[in-house]
Amino acid sequence: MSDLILFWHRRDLRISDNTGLAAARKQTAKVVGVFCVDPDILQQDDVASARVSYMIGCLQALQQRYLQAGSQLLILQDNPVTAIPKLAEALKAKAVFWNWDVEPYAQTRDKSVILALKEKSIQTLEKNWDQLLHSPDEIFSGSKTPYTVYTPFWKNWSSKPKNNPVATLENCENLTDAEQEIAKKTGTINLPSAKDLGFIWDRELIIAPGETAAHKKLDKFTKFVINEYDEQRNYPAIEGTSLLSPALKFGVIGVRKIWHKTAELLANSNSEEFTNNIIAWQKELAWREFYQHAMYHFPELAEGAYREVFKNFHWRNNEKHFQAWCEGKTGYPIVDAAMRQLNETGWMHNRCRMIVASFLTKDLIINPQWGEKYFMQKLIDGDLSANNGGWQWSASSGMDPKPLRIFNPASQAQKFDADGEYIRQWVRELKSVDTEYLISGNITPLERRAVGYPAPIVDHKKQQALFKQLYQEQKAGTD
Ligand SMILES: Cc1cc2nc3c(=O)[nH]c(=O)nc-3n(C[C@H](O)[C@H](O)[C@H](O)COP(=O)(O)OP(=O)(O)OC[C@H]3O[C@@H](n4cnc5c(N)ncnc54)[C@H](O)[C@@H]3O)c2cc1C
Repeated sequence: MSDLILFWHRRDLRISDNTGLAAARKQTAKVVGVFCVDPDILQQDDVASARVSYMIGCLQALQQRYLQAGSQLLILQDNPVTAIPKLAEALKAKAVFWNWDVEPYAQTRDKSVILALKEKSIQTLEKNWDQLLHSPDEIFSGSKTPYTVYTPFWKNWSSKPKNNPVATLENCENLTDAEQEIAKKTGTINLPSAKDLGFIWDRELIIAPGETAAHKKLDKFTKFVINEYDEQRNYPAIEGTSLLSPALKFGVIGVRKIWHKTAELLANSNSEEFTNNIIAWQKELAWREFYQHAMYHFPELAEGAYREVFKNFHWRNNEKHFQAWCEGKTGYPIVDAAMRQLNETGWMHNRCRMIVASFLTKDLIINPQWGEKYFMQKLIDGDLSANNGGWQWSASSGMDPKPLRIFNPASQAQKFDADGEYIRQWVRELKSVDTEYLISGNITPLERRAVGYPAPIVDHKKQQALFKQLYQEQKAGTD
């Protein structure tokens, strides 16, 4: 055995504030990173080109960070269950460390990797949580069960002391030349491009890849945008949110670092309004953790509805309607603007995610799993727990005490895009339509034809009534 510890990166593509990596560095200077491009994940039919492109950019940046720290990031492209133990054994590593993940696929995979490493007498760092401020084994209700409702979760979670950021990796010792040769023979490769992996994204990403860019975004957000966060976060035409979701998804920035920043701002706040803005943002970070805890304790969420009434719901599942929704051609301007933003940029504003998800499930009466998958196929920040949580919330099928929540697209647009700026940005053919008609969706057939914009594919009022009727029938059958 050598003194080497391999650190396996997965959704923690950074060397600062990385708890597992810092734990490895405490034990030895010889810490070398490894990332395994997993064909089983990339061959799924829910992988977004924007997400792969962002991830590869983050890996490039991570390679640079390792070089600065005196070490390197190795790349494998294989099944990690066999490839990671094989590499560790060939390099005579004393341990492989990594940070734990809540997703069912990751949990199963990691258990197999632990077994394989144990057989080779290579140590691991079990259950080290890095992407969460509190582990799912730490936050329980008074009855010692996992929370299924957000508000009491928030009260408990926010009252607990949070850890500080941990030290950045530095002053490492790299592999020897002989070890480099062994690594190559054991399957390490140059980092492939997104294109090499079959994913093409040639547009600008909403956030540049890498740790430095993520820290810049955090700085910009906490210096300027947070001042009006609670008010502005609902308006899709404004950059009123942090845009940090891709960085949080891939762990390009540490959550402790982010929390620490908000705590610092709170401590220095001298207005109630500013304090409220910071707390409003902290509450969003808590939603992220709530959904991850939920996925960990109730992995069946990934398979479908949580509430009984939605388990065998009579979804209409009209394929043509689904296609129109995907393409942003439903005839409802705010829905279409949002879907086109998603298709063009790989990102969609949170308010619009709620509007289009409500529209798909309550107006088109289509199974939320269809929408959930489409989001994963497009989103740069696509994340199983947050996406599933958002869809179950919007479909009313998840852990939510509110029985039904139906958004009216017109009133949503009137409230959150009152001057039609967001709609005009994405539904370009409607550019010169009068604002009142644009946001209410009451565009005359003549005008629609003139600009080539479709008539509404369903009637909101009728569909709302139909959905409620289906829900009542289903509820009577399950009560
Ligand atoms: C149907 C639907 C699907 C969604 N899918 C995803 C997804 O795949 N990945 C994803 O990261 N978020 C998802 N969200 C949550 C939310 O829309 C995004 O996190 C948010 O828009 C990201 O923008 P931001 O970073 O500027 O957020 P900010 O407002 O700046 O919030 C800060 C961070 O908090 C977290 N966060 C905020 N809101 C939520 C939320 N409702 N649930 C969970 N975490 C939240 C994110 O990590 C975000 O970066 C979804 C929401 C809905 C309604």
